[in-house]
Amino acid sequence: AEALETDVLILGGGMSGVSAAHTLNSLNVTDFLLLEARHELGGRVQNAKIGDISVEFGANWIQGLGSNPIWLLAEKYGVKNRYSNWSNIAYLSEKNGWNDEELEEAVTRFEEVVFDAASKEAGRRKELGLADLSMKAGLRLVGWDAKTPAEKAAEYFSHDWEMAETPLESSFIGTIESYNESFVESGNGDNNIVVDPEGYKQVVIKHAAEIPDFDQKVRFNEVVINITYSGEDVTVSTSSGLVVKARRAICTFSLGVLQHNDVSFYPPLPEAKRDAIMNFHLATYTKIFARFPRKFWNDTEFILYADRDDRGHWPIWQPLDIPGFYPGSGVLFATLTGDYAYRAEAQTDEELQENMMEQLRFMYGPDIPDPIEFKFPRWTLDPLFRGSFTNWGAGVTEKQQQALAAPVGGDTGLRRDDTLWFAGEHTSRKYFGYLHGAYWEGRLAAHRIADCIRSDGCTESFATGLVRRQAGEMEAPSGERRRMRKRMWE
Ligand SMILES: Cc1cc2nc3c(=O)[nH]c(=O)nc-3n(C[C@H](O)[C@H](O)[C@H](O)COP(=O)(O)OP(=O)(O)OC[C@H]3O[C@@H](n4cnc5c(N)ncnc54)[C@H](O)[C@@H]3O)c2cc1C
Repeated sequence: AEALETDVLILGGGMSGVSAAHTLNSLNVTDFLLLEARHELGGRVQNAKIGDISVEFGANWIQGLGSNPIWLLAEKYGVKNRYSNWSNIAYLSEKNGWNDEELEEAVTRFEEVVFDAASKEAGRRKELGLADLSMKAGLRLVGWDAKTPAEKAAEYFSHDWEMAETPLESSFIGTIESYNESFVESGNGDNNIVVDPEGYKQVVIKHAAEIPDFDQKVRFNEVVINITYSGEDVTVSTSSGLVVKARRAICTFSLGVLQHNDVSFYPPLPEAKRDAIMNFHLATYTKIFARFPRKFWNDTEFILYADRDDRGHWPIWQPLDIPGFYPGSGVLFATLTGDYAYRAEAQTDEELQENMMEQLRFMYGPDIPDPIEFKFPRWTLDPLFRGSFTNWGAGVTEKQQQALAAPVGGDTGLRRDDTLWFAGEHTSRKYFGYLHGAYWEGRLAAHRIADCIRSDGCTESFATGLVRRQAGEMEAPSGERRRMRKRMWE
């Protein structure tokens, strides 16, 4: 078996691992190694070919623009993206000749009235230290209790389609905060969607390429199976027999990987950390792509469908064969979440295609053609991910969030002797679920480790404090907080 030694071992080559590597290098910590199970970088940023266009199986949008670091990286590396118009929607249901004005009205009401009222209520509860609730309860408190098919579809579009779980499963404060922080605070509330032939993953790959000699600092196709840690060091072994010993390690594996015990930890992780891992939710958001010989759909960026009695049944479609995207491609995709996504993943491609065609023929008539190509990722069944992204579940506490992100190894309760660190979208206080969350968490862990390398007591440097604020780990200073509260909650 091959044995290696390094100062800092980075586990996982997604956005978080690469951002940690890039940051270590910029802080002159150059003795590091990154292990990745796949043959390339990117993690949950993955694309595939359908016909001759590239589609994104995982992350697709850049949220909020403005100060979102992913937006800055995409611009820097020339990763092609364009404005995504979330109000360019066709509203479909059986009612009214497939043009449901009631659905449009419900979407507008939810976005313009209900969400604002919910934001204020969540903010008030947070300020007063009142208990968190489920999003469902929070919505009820402000007078929204989805009853009609239109209201259910509107609620799905604004909530489930973003968090990948139902309002009943989601935290009230967590949802509102994540939305406001990710979309509003970092920019203007808009999103861009990546339409690059080389894929969104180029943001990660090109970021890594800026690190000198990176190809000598990465090992692909290495599946980590065990992580043994102490107050002195961390030893990691992989399924190929590789053993790496490091003074410190950063584990960026997804929450799902941690929940499924795909990697064994020795000693077992502390109880508070295990509780937190199990209590957070790894949601599933499944995109299903089909290429048709001709297009038969609406010329809008989104098609929202309100089913008569089944909330979540093929609710959202995105045509790519529209002007400004990929005209002539014949590509359309649907998104399913939660139980609908789990069911889809459990079906064969043929079964799911049949279900999809049944729905499309219901909406567009019996004469539409079958697809020439049909593809979708099974995120939950993939042992390297076990789902798509983290959702702050109802009943998850702030303390658990801290435990999820905390390093382990030491026995003094100070950072000084901790050896095993955690980063990834799931450890982000406010940007969980997003690429910018993964990015900031990687940077933050790298900064903290550099502080420990530099000073015996891991004294926090000015730069680390700054990253901590950018990463949303701590509240902004009170003046700024007041201004933010005014915008978001008052
Ligand atoms: C369907 C979908 C849609 C999304 N949409 C958006 C979006 O529009 N905008 C947005 O900002 N975010 C979106 N996200 C979330 C975003 O993709 C993630 O937040 C981000 O990519 C997570 O990065 P990470 O580094 O934390 O984790 P990962 O990308 O999961 O990186 C962890 C790495 O560890 C590797 N690994 C796992 N287990 C092992 C092992 N045992 N041994 C070795 N290596 C291992 C994995 O292969 C992976 O490369 C979406 C995600 C999905 C799945």
